[in-house]
Amino acid sequence: MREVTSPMHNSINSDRALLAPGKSFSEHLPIRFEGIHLAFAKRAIYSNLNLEIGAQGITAIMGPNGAGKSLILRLLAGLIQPDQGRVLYNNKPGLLAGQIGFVFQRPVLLRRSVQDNLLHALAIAGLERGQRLARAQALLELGGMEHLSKSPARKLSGGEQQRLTLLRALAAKPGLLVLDEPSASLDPQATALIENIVRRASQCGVKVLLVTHDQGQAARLSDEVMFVHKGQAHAVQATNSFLNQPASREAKAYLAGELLID
Ligand SMILES: Nc1ncnc2c1ncn2[C@@H]1O[C@H](COP(=O)(O)OP(=O)(O)OP(=O)(O)O)[C@@H](O)[C@H]1O
Repeated sequence: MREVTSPMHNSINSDRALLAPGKSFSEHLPIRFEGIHLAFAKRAIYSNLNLEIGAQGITAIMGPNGAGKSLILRLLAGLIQPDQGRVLYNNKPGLLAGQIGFVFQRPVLLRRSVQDNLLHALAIAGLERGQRLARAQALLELGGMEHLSKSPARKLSGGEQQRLTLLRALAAKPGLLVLDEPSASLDPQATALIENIVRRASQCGVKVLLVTHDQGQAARLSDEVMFVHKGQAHAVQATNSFLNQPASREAKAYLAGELLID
């Protein structure tokens, strides 16, 4: 694919000022699930889920539809509670809400201008009123969206809405960025813009978890892959090795496009 050039400025120092977590996130690693059980209406989704994500960088989570990837993100962000078992960050339960930025598959934006969506997120994050506008503008510049600042957020294109959702998730300088198929319905250029921001956040020390079905995206962006199948998480594998020599028969079948029905 042609490299997409963008008007975004690329200075690593200004990226750090904008994106680096207040405190290093490595002190919260590893993220561990221990003996997670979760059922909906007596249907067990996980009957003993264990996993460990220990490294900084970008971890892709891959696996067939319905395997339980999104629910892993929800459990670790504390959006749902397991019936049994524990989610631990460096052996301690739970992270503070402000330490996690979440981007869902479909953008959820306020019925306000682009800039006001960011100002609102910054207010919730507790940033002093006098500092909010400059930070919102810096975030818009990061996303190449300055020219859209006064536009109604919900009238933006799908790609622009998703980019704004990502900028909003980064507004509070989270240590952990959790992305659930953030570019599932986007064209290659919109996808490249999203990936550029995610990569830069990661370079500034933000730990990234990314659910994706896109093998190209996993190859471009992630350092390692965790494969999830039938409510079980396989051990993480370096991305190159996962894509070329997957450790399990199931992962191999998934990558080959063979249907795995759960
Ligand atoms: N709130 C809920 N109530 C009932 N069942 C649910 C609920 N949330 C998820 N499930 C079920 O749990 C299973 C795992 O869902 P999850 O969204 O984690 O899958 P996934 O791996 O992310 O799939 P996809 O790739 O299709 O997004 C699915 O069978 C889904 O139907």
